[in-house]
Amino acid sequence: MTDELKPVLIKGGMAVDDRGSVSFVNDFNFSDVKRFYMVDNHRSGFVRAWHAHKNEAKYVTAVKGSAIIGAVKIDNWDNPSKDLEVHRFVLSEKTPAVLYIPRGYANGFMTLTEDAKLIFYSTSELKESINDDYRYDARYWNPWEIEER
Ligand SMILES: Cc1cn([C@H]2C[C@H](O)[C@@H](COP(=O)(O)OP(=O)(O)O[C@H]3O[C@@H](C)C(=O)[C@@H](O)[C@H]3O)O2)c(=O)[nH]c1=O
Repeated sequence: MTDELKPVLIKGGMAVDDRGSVSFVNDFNFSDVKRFYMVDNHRSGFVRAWHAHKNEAKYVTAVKGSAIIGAVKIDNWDNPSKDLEVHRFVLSEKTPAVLYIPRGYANGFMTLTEDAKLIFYSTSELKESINDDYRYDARYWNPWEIEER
C-alpha cells in the first residue's frame, strides 16, 4: 500500500457518542498484508527489539495501552552503524493510528503501560519472514529513554 522507504504514521481518530466510541484509521488498507500477529509484554518498560527485515514491511497499531515504537533503516546488515537515524513514535489506543515500517528497517518497541497490546500486520508470510529475520541487541540503538520534563 505504501512504497515510501520511510516510516509513515497514518493517523486515525475516535468518535464518541452516548453509545460509546469507535476508533478508526480510514486511510489504512490491507492490500499488501499477508498475516497479522499480536504482541504484549508481561510488564511495562520491557523492550522487544531489534528485529530487522530486508523484504518484510509491517504496519503496527496499539489495540490497548501505549508503547514507544522504534524504526531504523539498516545500512550494513552484518554491522549496522550505531549512528543511524532512529525514528521514534508513541502509539496509543487513545490516539488511533497505524505506523507503517518499510522493508529494510529494524523495528522494536517498549511497552509504556501494563495493558499494552500491539497488532502487527505483515507483508510477508511467516515462512518468508523466518528467512528474513536479522536481530540486534535491544539497546543497540536506544530510543527507550523517557526524558522527565
Ligand atoms: C511473529 C510470529 C511469531 N510466531 C511464533 C514463532 C515463535 O515460535 C513465536 C515467537 O515469535 P518471535 O520470537 O519472532 O517473537 P518476537 O521475538 O517477539 O518477534 C516479534 O517481535 C516484533 C518486534 C517483530 O519485529 C517481529 O519480527 C516478531 O517476530 O511465535 C508465529 O507463529 N507467527 C507470527 O506471525
